[in-house]
Amino acid sequence: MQFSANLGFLWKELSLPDAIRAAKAAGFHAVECHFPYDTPAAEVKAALEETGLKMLGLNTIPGDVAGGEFGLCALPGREVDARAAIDQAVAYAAEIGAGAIHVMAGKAKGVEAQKMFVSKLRYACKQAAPHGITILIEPLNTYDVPGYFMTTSDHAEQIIELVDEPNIKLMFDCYHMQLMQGDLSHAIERLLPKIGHIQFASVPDRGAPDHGEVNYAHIFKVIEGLGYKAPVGAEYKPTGSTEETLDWLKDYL
Ligand SMILES: O=C(O)C(=O)[C@H](O)CO
Ligand SMILES: [Mg+2]
Repeated sequence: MQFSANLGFLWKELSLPDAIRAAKAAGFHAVECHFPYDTPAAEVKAALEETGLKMLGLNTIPGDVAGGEFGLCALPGREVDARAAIDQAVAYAAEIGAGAIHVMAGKAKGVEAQKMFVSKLRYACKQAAPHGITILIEPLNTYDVPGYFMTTSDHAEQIIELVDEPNIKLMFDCYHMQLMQGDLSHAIERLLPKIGHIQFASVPDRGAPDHGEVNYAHIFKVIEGLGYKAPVGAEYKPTGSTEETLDWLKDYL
Protein backbone atom coordinates (compact mmCIF):
# COMPACT_ATOMS: atom_id res chain seq x y z
CA MET A 1 0.00 0.00 0.00
CA GLN A 2 1.13 3.51 -0.75
CA PHE A 3 -0.17 6.63 0.97
CA SER A 4 -0.55 10.28 0.09
CA ALA A 5 -0.55 13.03 2.72
CA ASN A 6 -3.42 15.48 2.26
CA LEU A 7 -1.76 18.79 3.11
CA GLY A 8 -5.10 20.56 3.38
CA PHE A 9 -5.31 18.91 6.82
CA LEU A 10 -1.90 17.34 7.65
CA TRP A 11 0.89 19.77 8.61
CA LYS A 12 -1.57 22.60 8.10
CA GLU A 13 0.56 24.86 10.31
CA LEU A 14 3.48 24.71 7.84
CA SER A 15 3.91 26.47 4.52
CA LEU A 16 2.96 24.18 1.63
CA PRO A 17 6.60 23.59 0.57
CA ASP A 18 7.56 22.73 4.17
CA ALA A 19 4.51 20.47 4.52
CA ILE A 20 5.70 18.60 1.40
CA ARG A 21 9.10 18.15 3.05
CA ALA A 22 7.47 16.96 6.30
CA ALA A 23 5.38 14.40 4.39
CA LYS A 24 8.53 13.08 2.74
CA ALA A 25 10.34 12.83 6.08
CA ALA A 26 7.40 10.88 7.57
CA GLY A 27 7.50 8.32 4.76
CA PHE A 28 4.49 9.29 2.62
CA HIS A 29 4.74 8.24 -1.02
CA ALA A 30 2.89 11.26 -2.46
CA VAL A 31 1.04 14.42 -1.45
CA GLU A 32 -2.22 16.15 -2.32
CA CYS A 33 -3.71 19.44 -1.21
CA HIS A 34 -6.88 21.50 -1.19
CA PHE A 35 -6.25 25.12 -2.17
CA PRO A 36 -2.58 25.85 -2.93
CA TYR A 37 -3.19 29.17 -4.67
CA ASP A 38 -1.60 31.49 -2.10
CA THR A 39 1.75 29.75 -2.62
CA PRO A 40 3.60 30.48 -5.87
CA ALA A 41 3.49 27.35 -8.03
CA ALA A 42 7.26 27.59 -8.59
CA GLU A 43 7.86 27.11 -4.83
CA VAL A 44 5.61 24.06 -4.70
CA LYS A 45 7.23 22.64 -7.81
CA ALA A 46 10.69 23.10 -6.29
CA ALA A 47 9.66 21.26 -3.09
CA LEU A 48 8.17 18.43 -5.14
CA GLU A 49 11.35 18.12 -7.17
CA GLU A 50 13.52 18.25 -4.06
CA THR A 51 11.54 15.48 -2.31
CA GLY A 52 10.69 13.42 -5.39
CA LEU A 53 7.02 13.37 -4.33
CA LYS A 54 4.17 13.84 -6.78
CA MET A 55 1.25 16.17 -6.07
CA LEU A 56 -1.70 13.89 -6.80
CA GLY A 57 -4.39 16.51 -6.77
CA LEU A 58 -5.73 19.92 -5.83
CA ASN A 59 -9.19 21.52 -5.72
CA THR A 60 -10.86 24.36 -7.56
CA ILE A 61 -11.41 27.31 -5.22
CA PRO A 62 -14.42 27.02 -2.88
CA GLY A 63 -15.60 30.64 -3.28
CA ASP A 64 -16.76 32.64 -0.25
CA VAL A 65 -16.55 30.01 2.50
CA ALA A 66 -17.33 32.50 5.29
CA GLY A 67 -20.45 33.44 3.32
CA GLY A 68 -21.49 29.76 3.10
CA GLU A 69 -20.08 28.74 -0.30
CA PHE A 70 -18.15 25.49 -0.81
CA GLY A 71 -17.49 25.31 -4.53
CA LEU A 72 -18.79 27.19 -7.56
CA CYS A 73 -19.13 24.82 -10.48
CA ALA A 74 -22.75 23.72 -10.03
CA LEU A 75 -24.07 27.15 -9.09
CA PRO A 76 -26.49 28.43 -11.73
CA GLY A 77 -25.53 31.96 -12.80
CA ARG A 78 -21.86 31.62 -11.75
CA GLU A 79 -20.59 30.64 -15.20
CA VAL A 80 -17.77 33.19 -15.30
CA ASP A 81 -16.54 32.41 -11.76
CA ALA A 82 -16.70 28.66 -12.37
CA ARG A 83 -14.71 28.86 -15.58
CA ALA A 84 -12.14 31.09 -13.93
CA ALA A 85 -11.82 28.61 -11.04
CA ILE A 86 -11.26 25.77 -13.49
CA ASP A 87 -8.75 27.75 -15.58
CA GLN A 88 -6.84 28.68 -12.42
CA ALA A 89 -6.73 25.06 -11.23
CA VAL A 90 -5.63 23.72 -14.61
CA ALA A 91 -2.84 26.31 -14.92
CA TYR A 92 -1.58 25.63 -11.40
CA ALA A 93 -1.84 21.84 -11.71
CA ALA A 94 -0.06 21.86 -15.07
CA GLU A 95 2.78 23.97 -13.68
CA ILE A 96 3.44 21.65 -10.72
CA GLY A 97 2.72 18.42 -12.60
CA ALA A 98 -0.32 17.53 -10.48
CA GLY A 99 -2.28 14.48 -11.60
CA ALA A 100 -5.85 15.53 -10.83
CA ILE A 101 -8.21 18.40 -10.09
CA HIS A 102 -11.21 18.04 -7.84
CA VAL A 103 -13.84 20.30 -9.39
CA MET A 104 -15.96 21.43 -6.45
CA ALA A 105 -19.69 21.58 -7.16
CA GLY A 106 -20.89 23.79 -4.34
CA LYS A 107 -24.22 24.06 -2.55
CA ALA A 108 -27.08 23.86 -4.99
CA LYS A 109 -29.93 21.58 -6.01
CA GLY A 110 -32.11 20.91 -9.02
CA VAL A 111 -32.06 20.63 -12.78
CA GLU A 112 -30.27 23.91 -13.46
CA ALA A 113 -27.49 23.03 -11.01
CA GLN A 114 -27.07 19.63 -12.66
CA LYS A 115 -26.86 21.23 -16.13
CA MET A 116 -24.35 23.76 -14.88
CA PHE A 117 -22.16 21.12 -13.21
CA VAL A 118 -22.17 18.81 -16.23
CA SER A 119 -21.25 21.62 -18.62
CA LYS A 120 -18.48 22.92 -16.36
CA LEU A 121 -17.11 19.40 -15.94
CA ARG A 122 -17.01 18.93 -19.72
CA TYR A 123 -15.14 22.21 -19.96
CA ALA A 124 -12.73 21.13 -17.20
CA CYS A 125 -12.10 17.74 -18.85
CA LYS A 126 -11.28 19.43 -22.17
CA GLN A 127 -8.93 21.98 -20.57
CA ALA A 128 -7.22 19.31 -18.45
CA ALA A 129 -6.80 16.57 -21.08
CA PRO A 130 -3.83 18.08 -22.96
CA HIS A 131 -1.91 18.13 -19.66
CA GLY A 132 -2.77 14.52 -18.79
CA ILE A 133 -4.81 15.74 -15.81
CA THR A 134 -7.82 13.80 -14.48
CA ILE A 135 -10.94 15.61 -13.33
CA LEU A 136 -12.40 14.31 -10.06
CA ILE A 137 -15.83 14.75 -8.54
CA GLU A 138 -16.45 13.97 -4.88
CA PRO A 139 -19.73 13.35 -3.06
CA LEU A 140 -19.57 15.01 0.38
CA ASN A 141 -21.54 14.08 3.48
CA THR A 142 -24.56 16.07 4.60
CA TYR A 143 -23.39 16.50 8.22
CA ASP A 144 -20.28 18.51 7.29
CA VAL A 145 -21.58 20.25 4.19
CA PRO A 146 -25.38 20.55 4.30
CA GLY A 147 -26.79 21.48 0.92
CA TYR A 148 -23.83 20.23 -1.13
CA PHE A 149 -24.88 19.34 -4.66
CA MET A 150 -23.62 15.75 -4.71
CA THR A 151 -23.79 13.50 -1.65
CA THR A 152 -23.89 9.90 -2.96
CA SER A 153 -21.85 7.71 -5.26
CA ASP A 154 -25.02 6.99 -7.30
CA HIS A 155 -25.30 10.67 -8.14
CA ALA A 156 -21.59 10.87 -8.97
CA GLU A 157 -21.92 7.90 -11.32
CA GLN A 158 -24.85 9.59 -13.04
CA ILE A 159 -22.83 12.79 -13.50
CA ILE A 160 -19.84 10.84 -14.86
CA GLU A 161 -22.12 9.20 -17.41
CA LEU A 162 -23.63 12.53 -18.46
CA VAL A 163 -20.25 14.23 -18.81
CA ASP A 164 -19.01 11.32 -20.89
CA GLU A 165 -15.36 12.31 -21.13
CA PRO A 166 -12.46 9.86 -20.74
CA ASN A 167 -10.70 11.86 -18.00
CA ILE A 168 -13.51 12.22 -15.46
CA LYS A 169 -13.36 10.00 -12.37
CA LEU A 170 -14.82 9.59 -8.91
CA MET A 171 -13.00 10.69 -5.76
CA PHE A 172 -14.08 7.97 -3.33
CA ASP A 173 -13.58 9.41 0.13
CA CYS A 174 -14.23 6.54 2.56
CA TYR A 175 -15.06 9.06 5.30
CA HIS A 176 -17.92 10.70 3.37
CA MET A 177 -19.09 7.40 1.89
CA GLN A 178 -19.28 5.65 5.26
CA LEU A 179 -21.38 8.52 6.65
CA MET A 180 -23.71 8.56 3.65
CA GLN A 181 -24.07 4.94 2.59
CA GLY A 182 -21.66 2.49 4.32
CA ASP A 183 -20.90 -0.92 2.78
CA LEU A 184 -17.43 0.37 1.87
CA SER A 185 -15.80 -2.89 0.74
CA HIS A 186 -18.53 -3.68 -1.79
CA ALA A 187 -18.73 -0.06 -2.95
CA ILE A 188 -14.99 0.19 -3.62
CA GLU A 189 -15.01 -3.08 -5.54
CA ARG A 190 -18.05 -2.14 -7.65
CA LEU A 191 -16.91 1.41 -8.36
CA LEU A 192 -13.22 0.66 -8.90
CA PRO A 193 -13.19 1.25 -12.69
CA LYS A 194 -14.65 4.72 -12.10
CA ILE A 195 -12.45 5.65 -9.15
CA GLY A 196 -9.65 8.16 -9.75
CA HIS A 197 -8.56 8.62 -6.15
CA ILE A 198 -9.40 7.19 -2.71
CA GLN A 199 -9.25 9.11 0.57
CA PHE A 200 -9.86 8.11 4.18
CA ALA A 201 -10.31 9.29 7.77
CA SER A 202 -11.80 7.79 10.89
CA VAL A 203 -15.57 7.98 11.21
CA PRO A 204 -17.30 9.88 12.68
CA ASP A 205 -14.57 12.19 14.04
CA ARG A 206 -12.42 12.55 10.87
CA GLY A 207 -9.22 11.66 12.72
CA ALA A 208 -6.38 9.21 12.04
CA PRO A 209 -7.50 5.84 10.63
CA ASP A 210 -6.71 3.90 13.81
CA HIS A 211 -10.04 4.26 15.61
CA GLY A 212 -13.74 4.79 14.98
CA GLU A 213 -16.39 2.74 13.20
CA VAL A 214 -14.34 1.82 10.10
CA ASN A 215 -11.65 -0.88 10.28
CA TYR A 216 -9.10 0.63 7.90
CA ALA A 217 -6.64 -2.24 8.24
CA HIS A 218 -9.38 -4.26 6.52
CA ILE A 219 -10.29 -1.56 3.97
CA PHE A 220 -6.63 -1.16 2.96
CA LYS A 221 -6.43 -4.94 2.43
CA VAL A 222 -9.54 -4.77 0.24
CA ILE A 223 -8.02 -1.94 -1.81
CA GLU A 224 -4.72 -3.79 -2.16
CA GLY A 225 -6.50 -7.04 -2.99
CA LEU A 226 -8.30 -5.35 -5.87
CA GLY A 227 -4.93 -4.49 -7.40
CA TYR A 228 -5.31 -0.74 -6.77
CA LYS A 229 -1.76 0.58 -6.78
CA ALA A 230 -2.05 4.37 -6.53
CA PRO A 231 -1.37 6.08 -3.19
CA VAL A 232 -4.47 6.42 -1.01
CA GLY A 233 -5.06 9.84 0.54
CA ALA A 234 -4.81 10.46 4.29
CA GLU A 235 -7.30 13.30 4.56
CA TYR A 236 -7.88 13.56 8.28
CA LYS A 237 -7.69 16.27 10.92
CA PRO A 238 -4.87 15.54 13.37
CA THR A 239 -5.47 16.28 17.03
CA GLY A 240 -2.19 17.93 18.03
CA SER A 241 0.87 17.44 15.85
CA THR A 242 0.59 15.38 12.67
CA GLU A 243 3.63 13.28 13.63
CA GLU A 244 1.87 12.09 16.81
CA THR A 245 -0.94 10.59 14.69
CA LEU A 246 1.19 8.55 12.29
CA ASP A 247 1.51 5.19 14.08
CA TRP A 248 -0.89 3.65 11.53
CA LEU A 249 1.52 4.56 8.68
CA LYS A 250 4.48 2.73 10.22
CA ASP A 251 2.78 -0.62 9.50
CA TYR A 252 3.06 0.11 5.78
CA LEU A 253 6.59 1.56 5.50
O1 LIG B 1 -13.77 17.50 2.01
C1 LIG B 1 -13.20 16.62 1.35
O2 LIG B 1 -13.29 15.44 1.64
C2 LIG B 1 -12.39 16.90 0.20
O3 LIG B 1 -11.68 16.01 -0.22
C3 LIG B 1 -12.48 18.14 -0.57
O4 LIG B 1 -11.34 18.28 -1.33
C4 LIG B 1 -12.94 19.39 0.01
O5 LIG B 1 -12.01 19.95 0.87
MG1 LIG C 1 -12.15 14.07 0.51
